[in-house]
Amino acid sequence: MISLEQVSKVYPAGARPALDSVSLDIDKGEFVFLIGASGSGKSTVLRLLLREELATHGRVTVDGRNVGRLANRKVPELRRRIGCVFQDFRLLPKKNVYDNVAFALEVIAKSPKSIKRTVPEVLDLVGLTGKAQRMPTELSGGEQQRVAIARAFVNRPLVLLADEPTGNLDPDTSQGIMSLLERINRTGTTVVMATHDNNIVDAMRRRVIELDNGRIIRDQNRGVYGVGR
Ligand SMILES: Nc1ncnc2c1ncn2[C@@H]1O[C@H](COP(=O)(O)OP(=O)(O)OP(=O)(O)O)[C@@H](O)[C@H]1O
Repeated sequence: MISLEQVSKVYPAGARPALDSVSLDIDKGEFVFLIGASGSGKSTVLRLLLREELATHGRVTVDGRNVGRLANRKVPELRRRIGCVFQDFRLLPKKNVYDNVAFALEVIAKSPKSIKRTVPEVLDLVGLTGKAQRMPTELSGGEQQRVAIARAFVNRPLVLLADEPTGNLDPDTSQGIMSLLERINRTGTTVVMATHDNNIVDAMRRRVIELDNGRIIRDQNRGVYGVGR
């Protein structure tokens, strides 16, 4: 589903590589934590998968497509297959919950009929039944993240990338968000989550890929946050 083959990334302003010959394979349906200290390269991996950045060396493949070689006009198609969730939710502040989610379908020209059917279904799935008319400011942080997940998932992406999705949430709320991501993963969606949250990683016991200064120093099934620390 996802593969990086000897991928290096040097940012124009960067002295040392943000990623240094990184190779990894992630199968369809896996749930993977990307961990590592601040600046170790986690977000860079996610940005390469979305083609927000191009690798300096090596090959990045998503769903059989060589992301670096993709024609510009094919990039929206790639991004449609990848849902994204961030620490700061990134909702549209002037749209209500329903419209935030509907917007993701409008931009890919889904019919009004299918939008009307699909949005309530996905709001139910994420536990926001009855909150469709609320504005983002009228929601808790956890609820805002649920909207963001609904928006990322409504188009049934193959992959969900989550960059510190619990970074702004308290432990209980984070737990709820993780249960939701697990549920989405059980539908067959591959989930890749960058995180600093050791409690979550330790509780979930999923695959853990640890980066240090742009290199993979650990890739462990059913891993924990800090082995031997
Ligand atoms: N646009 C950029 N230009 C120059 N250097 C960058 C850029 N983006 C990231 N870097 C550098 O690349 C390295 C990896 O950054 P990256 O954001 O991938 O780390 P991270 O592990 O996601 O960190 P964090 O946990 O703080 O989000 C860091 O040294 C960072 O300073």
